[in-house]
Amino acid sequence: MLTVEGLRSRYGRIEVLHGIDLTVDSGEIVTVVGANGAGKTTLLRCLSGVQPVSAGTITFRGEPLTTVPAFRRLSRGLSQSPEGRQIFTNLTVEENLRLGAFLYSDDRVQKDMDDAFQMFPILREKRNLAAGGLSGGQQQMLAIARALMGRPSCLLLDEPSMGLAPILVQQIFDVVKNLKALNVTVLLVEQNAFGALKIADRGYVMETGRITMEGTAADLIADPRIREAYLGI
Ligand SMILES: Nc1ncnc2c1ncn2[C@@H]1O[C@H](COP(=O)(O)OP(=O)(O)OP(=O)(O)O)[C@@H](O)[C@H]1O
Repeated sequence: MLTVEGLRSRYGRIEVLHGIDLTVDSGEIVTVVGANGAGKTTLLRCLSGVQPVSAGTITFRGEPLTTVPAFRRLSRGLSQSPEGRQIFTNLTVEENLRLGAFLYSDDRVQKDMDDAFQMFPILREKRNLAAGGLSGGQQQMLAIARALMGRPSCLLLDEPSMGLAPILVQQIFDVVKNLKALNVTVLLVEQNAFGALKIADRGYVMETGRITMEGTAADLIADPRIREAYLGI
């Protein structure tokens, strides 16, 4: 579904992605794990089109995506839930969800919003409240629900567990795992390697702008190098 080949990206003169190769097949949950500053967010920003690519190609559902402008990528089926959630705190929960569905007609939005509320009942309860009043975990649910309102075939998730209490982290990972049932393919970027690998089918390890390991999630969890460097075991 998504193929990245030789992807390079830079901030000014400093290159931070040095030739990334990865694939995500339809229906998979694939995770990219790595330490703070490895380049995970930059990779997702290249995929959603808000960060320039200096070399390499991105192919999505068999078509070239590398030069497609960001605003057209959602209609191609690619949606991102950004790092730090980036919800609109002064708008209500419902208004935030509507913004995620700006491509679609009212009837469809209503149905998708009902689906979102079924998935996250707490958002229904708080639908008319300002999103800034939600807890961190609820804001993360809203960010994911908003991204789903665009009906993506592939969802890019940037560190959904960041800053959440451990019990909420597990809840969010469960939500991501359940996206499989909705036929949404997921590329999940995480510093929480163990949590991410536990729900993923496959994983990549990123270090200073390069993929240094890849494999099934089960193999990566079992690998002594990963256990020592990322799982603290
Ligand atoms: N706007 C920017 N301008 C210059 N350098 C940047 C910018 N954003 C990120 N970088 C640098 O690019 C490198 C990769 O950063 P990136 O945010 O992609 O890493 P990350 O793995 O997502 O880390 P984090 O977990 O903190 O989000 C880092 O060295 C970072 O300092």
